[in-house]
Amino acid sequence: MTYYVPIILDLRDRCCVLVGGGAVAERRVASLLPSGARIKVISPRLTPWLIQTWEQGQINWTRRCYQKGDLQGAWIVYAVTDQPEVNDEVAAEARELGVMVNQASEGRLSSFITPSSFRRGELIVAVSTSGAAPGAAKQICDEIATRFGDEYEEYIHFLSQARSVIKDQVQDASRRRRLFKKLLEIDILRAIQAGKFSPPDGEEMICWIDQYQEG
Ligand SMILES: C[C@@]1(CC(=O)O)C2=NC(=C\c3[nH]c(c(CCC(=O)O)c3CC(=O)O)Cc3[nH]c(c(CC(=O)O)c3CCC(=O)O)/C=C3\N/C(=C\2)[C@@H](CCC(=O)O)[C@]3(C)CC(=O)O)/[C@H]1CCC(=O)O
Ligand SMILES: NC(=O)c1ccc[n+]([C@@H]2O[C@H](COP(=O)([O-])OP(=O)(O)OC[C@H]3O[C@@H](n4cnc5c(N)ncnc54)[C@H](O)[C@@H]3O)[C@@H](O)[C@H]2O)c1
Repeated sequence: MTYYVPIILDLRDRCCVLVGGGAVAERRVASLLPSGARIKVISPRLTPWLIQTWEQGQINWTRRCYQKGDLQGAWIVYAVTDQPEVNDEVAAEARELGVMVNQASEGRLSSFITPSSFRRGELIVAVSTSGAAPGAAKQICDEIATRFGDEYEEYIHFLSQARSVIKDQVQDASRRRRLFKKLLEIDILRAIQAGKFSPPDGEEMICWIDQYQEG
């Protein structure tokens, strides 16, 4: 059994190459687009949505089958054709180049896998079964999504802003830690859910820090 390690990537301006333009490629491109990655698809055919995305200039399309050498300049590669032997060749080239590669079909050459995931603003929840049962990863992720509703977007955004104020105002490490911990104890979620939350302004935040930094 492979022991996978979870990470979250920043792909801004990175060159992402997808080989294959079907249903799985479509899912990958949909999740890559908002990241600011430079997306290049190599495939003789694309789904209608991918064609539309290409026509809008959001992706680059090489309209033919994969050829060795296509991965030059790639930072990350997705081998997502319906031909396992082509996916193997793509993964082998990526490995030679030292580039991370994901294989949609079963493959020992894959260096990472794509989890099931959902977002609430800056919150990302990702679930993986290490490739053991992708359908179950989706089920579990859907179940968690019902527990963490839209209110988490505003909640996490508030925490992020409050942390910035604390980092600006409090230099002492143990005071900071106490404040970060205290922040998580306030019941802001209920107020957000009830539509009664108004984020504290800078002055209110500083009063709050004064009140809690001594413990
Ligand atoms: C999570 C998700 C993310 C995504 O793709 O976006 C994802 N698969 C999803 C769904 C899904 N995939 C499959 C079914 C049918 C039911 C079933 O088989 O269980 C369903 C269910 C459905 O479609 O509802 C079939 C399937 N998948 C793979 C194979 C090949 C093999 O097993 O060898 C086959 C058999 C093909 C065949 O032979 O027929 C392989 C992979 N699928 C992965 C990810 C990676 C492992 C993730 C993990 O385990 O953590 C990995 C290794 C490849 C990779 O890294 O890309 C996405 C949910 C999207 C969402 O959340 O909306
Ligand atoms: N990760 C997942 O969620 C998941 C789910 C189902 C299936 N799969 C696996 O992923 C593979 C792809 O699934 P799909 O539903 O996207 O298939 P699909 O049939 O919708 O798309 C395959 C794409 O590959 C292209 N292609 C074929 N040969 C090529 C080549 N030599 N060079 C470049 N492009 C080529 C085709 O033109 C097509 O665009 C499946 O074979 C299966 O093994 C993965």
